[in-house]
Amino acid sequence: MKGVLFVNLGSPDSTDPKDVKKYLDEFLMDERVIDQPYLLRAFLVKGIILNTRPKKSAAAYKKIWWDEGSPLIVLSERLQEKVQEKVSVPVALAMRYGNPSIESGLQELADKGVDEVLLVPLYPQFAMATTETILVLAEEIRKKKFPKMSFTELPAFYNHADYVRVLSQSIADELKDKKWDYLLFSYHGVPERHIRKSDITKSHCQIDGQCCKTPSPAHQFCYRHQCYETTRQVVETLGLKEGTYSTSFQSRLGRDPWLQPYTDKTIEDLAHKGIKNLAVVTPAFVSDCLETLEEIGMEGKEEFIEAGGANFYAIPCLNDREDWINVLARWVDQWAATQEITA
Ligand SMILES: C=CC1=C(C)c2cc3[nH]c(cc4nc(cc5[nH]c(cc1n2)c(C)c5CCC(=O)O)C(CCC(=O)O)=C4C)c(C)c3C=C
Ligand SMILES: [Fe+2]
Ligand SMILES: [Fe+2]
Repeated sequence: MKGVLFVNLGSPDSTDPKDVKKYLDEFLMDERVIDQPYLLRAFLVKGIILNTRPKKSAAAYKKIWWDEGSPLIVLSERLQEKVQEKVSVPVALAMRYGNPSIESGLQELADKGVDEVLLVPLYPQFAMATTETILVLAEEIRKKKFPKMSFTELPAFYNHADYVRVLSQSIADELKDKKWDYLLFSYHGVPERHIRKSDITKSHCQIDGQCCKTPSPAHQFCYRHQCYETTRQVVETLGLKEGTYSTSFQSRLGRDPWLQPYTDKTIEDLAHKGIKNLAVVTPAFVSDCLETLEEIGMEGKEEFIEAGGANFYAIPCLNDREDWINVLARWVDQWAATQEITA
C-alpha cells in the first residue's frame, strides 16, 4: 500500500532556552549542516555556539511563537491535514530535527499498512543541509526499522511549472493593492563550500556569476543554480522589468563565506539607492518560520526603514494556500496512480 511522508526542518518544542539548545544541538551537529570533522564540529557547536545562541534564538522565537506552537510546525500540520483531505492514500508529517520525528512518521504510515512511501522534503531547492540530510536519515531508519518499505523521493521542484505558477500567483495576490518599487527574492543561504561539495562534476560550480547560467548536470544538486532559476521563472511569469528585482541570501552563521549577496546588506543598499517601497519574497521556505517572520518580517523591515525606506512588505510563504494544497494533492495522486510526477 502507498503513503506519503512530508518532511520539514523542525522547530524547538518550546521557546524555553533549554528546548532551543536541545534543538540547535541536534540541528547543528548534523554533518550536512556544519560539515566539519566530528571533533571540530563538536568544539564549534557544543564549545562555542551553544553557549550563547540558544538564549538569543529563544528570544527571537518568542517574538513569532503562536498560541498553538511553532508557526513552522503548525503550518506544516495544516498542510498535511488539508492534503490528506484531498487524496486517498495516507499522508503523515515529520520533522528532520525535533518532533514529530521521521521515525514516528514512518511508524504512523507502517501502522496503516503502508510499504511504499513517497518522501516529500518540503524544500523547493535541493541542498545538502536540507533535502539530502532528510533522505539520508530516512534511508538509515528504513534499513534499521522498516526493511520491507520502499521509498520514492520527490525531486526538487524549484522549476516545476505548478510550483512556479502558485508562487507567482501568491506574489501577485499579495502585491495587487500595494504600491511597490522593487521585489527582493531572499533565499536561505548556505556556505559556499556546500555548493562545491554537492557538485557531482567536481569542477562546474565556481560560484563566479557564470556557472549557474551555463547548463550542467551539476545543477541537479546546485542550490545556487536552483534559487536563481526559481527567481528567473517567477520573473518571467510575472513579467517583471529588469532593475525591479534581484536575488539575495539570508541567515548566515559563522565566519566562512556564504552565498552572496547577503540579504541584510542588500536591503540596506536598496534603501540607500532610494527604493522606498520594498517587497520581499522567501521562496526557499514553503512554510513561514523564524527566518521569514522574524529575520525578514521584523529585522529586515526595521533595517529598511532605518536606512530610509518607507514601506516594507514581507510576502507570506505558500503555507496552506488552496492552490498549493491542490498542487501537492495532484502530485500525490499522480504518483499513487503512475509512480511518476510530471510537469
Ligand atoms: C550552518 C548553519 C545552517 C545552514 C547551512 C542552514 C541551511 C538551511 N536552513 C534552512 C531552513 C531553515 N533554517 C532555519 C533556522 C536555522 N538555520 C540555522 C542554521 C543553518 N541553516 C540555524 C542556527 C537556525 C535556527 C535559528 C537561529 O538560531 O537562527 C529555519 C527556521 C526553523 C523554525 O523553527 O522556524 C528554517 C526553515 C534552509 C532552507 C537551508 C538551506 C538551504
Ligand atoms: Fe537554516
Ligand atoms: Fe553554479
